[in-house]
Amino acid sequence: MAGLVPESVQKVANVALGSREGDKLKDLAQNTKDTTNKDRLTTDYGVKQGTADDWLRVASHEKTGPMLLEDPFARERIMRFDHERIPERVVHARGSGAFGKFRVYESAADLTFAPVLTDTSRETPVFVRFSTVLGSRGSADTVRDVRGFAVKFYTEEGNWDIVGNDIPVFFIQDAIKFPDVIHAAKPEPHNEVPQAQSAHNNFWDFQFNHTESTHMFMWAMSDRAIPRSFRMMQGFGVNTFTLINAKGERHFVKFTWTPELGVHSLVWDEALKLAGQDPDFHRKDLWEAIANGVFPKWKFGIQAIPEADEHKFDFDILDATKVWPEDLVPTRYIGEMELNRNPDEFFTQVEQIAFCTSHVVPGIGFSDDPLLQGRNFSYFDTQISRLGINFQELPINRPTCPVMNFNRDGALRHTITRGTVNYWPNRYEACPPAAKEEGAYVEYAQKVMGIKARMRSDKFKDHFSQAQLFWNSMSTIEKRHIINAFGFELDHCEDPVVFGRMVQRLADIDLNLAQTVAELVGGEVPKQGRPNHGRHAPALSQTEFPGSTPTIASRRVAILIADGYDQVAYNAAYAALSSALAVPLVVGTKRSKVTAANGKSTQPHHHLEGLRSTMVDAVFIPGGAKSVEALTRNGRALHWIREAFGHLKTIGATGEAVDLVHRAIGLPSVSVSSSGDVHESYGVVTLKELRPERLTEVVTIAKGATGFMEKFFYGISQHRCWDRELDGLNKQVAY
Ligand code: HEM
Repeated sequence: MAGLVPESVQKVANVALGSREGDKLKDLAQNTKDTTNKDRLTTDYGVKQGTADDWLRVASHEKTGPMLLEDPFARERIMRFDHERIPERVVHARGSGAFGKFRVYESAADLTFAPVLTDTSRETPVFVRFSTVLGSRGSADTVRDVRGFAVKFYTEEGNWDIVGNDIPVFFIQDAIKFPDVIHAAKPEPHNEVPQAQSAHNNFWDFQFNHTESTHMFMWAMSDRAIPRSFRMMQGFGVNTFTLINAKGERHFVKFTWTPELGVHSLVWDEALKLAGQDPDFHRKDLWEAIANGVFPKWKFGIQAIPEADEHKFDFDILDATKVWPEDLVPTRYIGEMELNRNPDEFFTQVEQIAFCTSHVVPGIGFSDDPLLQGRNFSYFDTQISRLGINFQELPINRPTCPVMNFNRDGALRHTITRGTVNYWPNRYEACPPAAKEEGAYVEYAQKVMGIKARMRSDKFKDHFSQAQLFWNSMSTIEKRHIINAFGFELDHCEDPVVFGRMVQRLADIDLNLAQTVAELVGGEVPKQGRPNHGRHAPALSQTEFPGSTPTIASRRVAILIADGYDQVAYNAAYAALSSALAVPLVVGTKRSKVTAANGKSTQPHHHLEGLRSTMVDAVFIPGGAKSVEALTRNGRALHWIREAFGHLKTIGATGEAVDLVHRAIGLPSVSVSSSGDVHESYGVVTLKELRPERLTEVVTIAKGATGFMEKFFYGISQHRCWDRELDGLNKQVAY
């Protein structure tokens, strides 16, 4: 029925149905129903219901008497509702996801015989779930936290899951510590405070006492922990897996996803405000991009180390608190993933999907990474209590290849398997194990000798070298953000033991970092630090990943107007933004019609109170004397401009609006156009005298452009104007 199933979703689904990508959609279709106006309301046992409004009771027009428990319709509705909730995930409870496809463009046959990584003609359907780690299902999207990046590949050989994060290392080396790190990070036990935050005593108490977390907490304090969008994050498998090739050779590998749009983050003040103003910011962002057909894409990369080289590094390659620096082990990009279809129903798809690190297909294997081995146990185990023992039968989880075995029964089993035997071996030779030639998973014949002991290799004991490597590799801006993040986090620790010790710990990474943070948060200023090895690894900085080409596709750009706005400039901006696949959002002083100086009118998408500057990437203000006068007298409009400036966003203005922007920002070092020349100053792009013929709809986004739209769009494509922050201007404006 029109309106109930979004058209864009149907379109993509139809295209996909003829392809391998469509195999999973076809499979899901067996369990998918549409709600239409031809349907009639029934009970779960199929009997039509005549009313959904009144419980059966003893009643008359004069008197409402007691209701009757005998009403099966009412009982079913209430009891069914009473049991709607299932336990949320013990970690990564809040998330959102989408369908898509994966393809390798270069075979990795030298590393593996898994067709998903070698067959360049093959398209593999995927479902991806992004998540935060600490918060409950209803918590905000933009909190400071690690983001989950879990990919399920529905391959022809079975499901393969890469259950990764947007940060390449982890807090612990051995899975046995997982309950401790999560308990310490989640809300404290006595008062269940704070929600979805690492800024509290217990988190930082653990970080101090558990030095193997040092590298990871540096990443968690960096901009990686406040992404602008799920679409602008890298993904990392984190753990060390293995690939086995047709010759039987084994390599240790790490998997990486790198986004086409580049790696970009929010600024902290914006993230904080968004958590209240639009807690679903990331969820909506992913949905909106896919619905608008701007499909997010990631390149898929592998780092590989031959088995013989396992011990050639000064870190243990099985230690999940260490990266493999790219100068030692370069990433080879061999494939691409695109997300192109929003889910049909959140619960049955995003909530019920169950990822597990132990889901690997022939040609892919595990390593002795002590974190991975514990994860391989934990996911399956928790899914039994979250979803029930038959969770693999759920439509979103079941593979697209045949499944047959003698696992039976259990709550909510619904596959009906015919036959008189449910065991192997049986007299009919029914369902025998597969031979290797038939595609059986055969474990790599790994030689293992040793003593039973609760220990790890000595290289696991180095907890600081890579924390220093990370710090050394940050850009000036990223370092500032890390200092500010510690300033915020430790300020939320009331216990002086906690923040006092933590600033001492920072001296193990960098003395200057420790001293600056100590000044900020009030701890004793350390006098001596651990010597720094001085090494760098550029790929650790997200500034190394600006995106494949400058683009403003999917960027949200506000156009601020009031009655009397200049319609020529407005129209030109709107058209150019739309043709560049950005999302123009018209924001008026009111949401009812706003009339331009030439008498034409437009209906804004929002008004200034409803949509805040935090929810957009850039702002454009067209001229028009009356409109600009109204905006100048409107405190919220002035705040909008100042806040966008403070959050380092590109601001564009033409005609009379140039003076408004100049006045709102009020800094002598930010200059504006006073003629027919386009002027750019700290990401503020202005053109005082507008000649309409200079506004074109088709804009080339490139460095050094001279036109107004070109400069404005190029600024947006660069994400933020960092010079504003480097020169301290954002600190001089109240927002
Ligand atoms: C390398 C470090 C780790 C990474 C990258 C990671 C990543 C993830 C991700 C992305 C999810 C969410 C999956 C989804 O979207 O449904 C998740 C959930 C989970 N993780 Fe991890 N995790 C790590 C370490 C661990 C460890 C060490 C354990 C336990 C020993 C663990 C236990 C869990 C559990 C129990 C869930 C909930 C699963 C569910 O309810 O379906 N994780 N993890």
